[in-house]
Amino acid sequence: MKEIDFKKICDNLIDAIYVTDAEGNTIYVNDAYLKLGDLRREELMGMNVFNPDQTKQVYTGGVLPDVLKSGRRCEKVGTLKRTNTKVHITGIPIFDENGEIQYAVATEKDVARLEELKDHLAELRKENTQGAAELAYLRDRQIYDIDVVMESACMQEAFAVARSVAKTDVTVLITGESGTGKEIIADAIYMASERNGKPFIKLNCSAIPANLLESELFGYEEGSFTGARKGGKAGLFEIASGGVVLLDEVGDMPMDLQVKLLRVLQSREVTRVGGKDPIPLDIRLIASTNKNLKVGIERGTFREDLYYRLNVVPIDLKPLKERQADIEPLVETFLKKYNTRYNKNLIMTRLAMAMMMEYSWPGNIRELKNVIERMVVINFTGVIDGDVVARVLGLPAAKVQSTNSRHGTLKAATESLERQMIESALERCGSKRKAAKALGVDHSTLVKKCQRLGI
Ligand SMILES: Nc1ncnc2c1ncn2[C@@H]1O[C@H](COP(=O)(O)OP(=O)(O)OP(=O)(O)O)[C@@H](O)[C@H]1O
Repeated sequence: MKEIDFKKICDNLIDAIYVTDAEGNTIYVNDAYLKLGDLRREELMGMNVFNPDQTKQVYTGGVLPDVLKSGRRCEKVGTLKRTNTKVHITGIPIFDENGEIQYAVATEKDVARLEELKDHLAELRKENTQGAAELAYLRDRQIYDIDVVMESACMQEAFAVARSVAKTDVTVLITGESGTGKEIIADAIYMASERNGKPFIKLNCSAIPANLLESELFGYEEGSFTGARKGGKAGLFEIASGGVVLLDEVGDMPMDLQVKLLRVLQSREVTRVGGKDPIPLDIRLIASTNKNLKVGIERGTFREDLYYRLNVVPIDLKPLKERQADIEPLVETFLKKYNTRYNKNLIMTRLAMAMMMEYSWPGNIRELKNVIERMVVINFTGVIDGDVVARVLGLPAAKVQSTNSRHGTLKAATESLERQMIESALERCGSKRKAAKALGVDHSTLVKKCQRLGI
């Protein structure tokens, strides 16, 4: 077998190596050591590590005397004098077959390099945290995946428009009642756009006092008003550079600011409050509102010119009551979500689902989501039935009973009610005998009614 050239290997290592014999006489240093300390081999060969007069010119903080004395591994931080290089030193003894120390070996790493590695590690950790945050965000929203329900034709159309404009930079105006999913559409546009990964800043125009909104959006220069921060401050348009800004509740923007926003959109430049130099704007704007902006124009609370600037591609979301096809899948999606979150396994009766379908949902999907969460949290019977729904939705008992029975003949209404109550009791009780008892009828009566109603 070919002999291995260990000296060559050691001379090519990145870490520095320093070897002495049992008496502490230097017998080998590798090239990395010489390079790190700007030394020549001849200077070191034969130097004794116990002799401070010899070593102090070369290094401080050596570990090998301790290794040779104790016969144990030692670690220290020392300095190579000529280059003033801080090194992390690990020294170990190597024993002969009689258990006597034969060599002492020190390996040395440049501390600056270790610091670099530490910084690199910190960077990686930071990236990892950012990645985890992004993942959590994606998991939470699950755009286009399991969580976003779009059964109804109008929601499918809204998402199709969102997808088709995502790759462009055109301004989109999303309208719809509160809780209809405007933000979800804005998210979908951002996610599918080339700007995904760049800043996505959402500003609720109605949540910020009018006098602060301007400096929030456009930023300000130092000394431009009392209380202005030293050095000034970048506005959201600047911060979002390269990314997307969602102006939520744009219908609530004060008129004077609407003029300024219009100017910014026309010139594609923004000037900080109190500043002179315009800053080029590189953002994609999405605006959303639950107000009817046309009515705002008529009333003089919204500028018509700004409306046309924003309304390049309109996406109007219908209220949930007009999207019947979405209700059942939304209920199922949220039920699954909250069953998992609260470690439950609730089911919903058909009567309960029918009541959910008939309810008007003034708070739209947000209300439906909250209602399901509440029902899951407060329910310990394992079943969400009509009673639970009535209680949570605050429906009067009469309303529960009249579900689906406002039109048609009395006979049909009676049958419909009978069916709902029997189905609910069967689901709740698990057997016809128990259901009959719960409904206050004989078992045989219930059996006959089930046959007649085809249950
Ligand atoms: N199609 C959908 N599928 C699943 N969840 C949805 C859907 N649309 C909306 N939601 C959920 O409903 C809630 C309200 O949605 P969102 O915040 O997008 O409404 P919004 O119209 O922006 O409301 P607001 O006008 O009050 O800001 C959110 O929790 C959102 O995740």
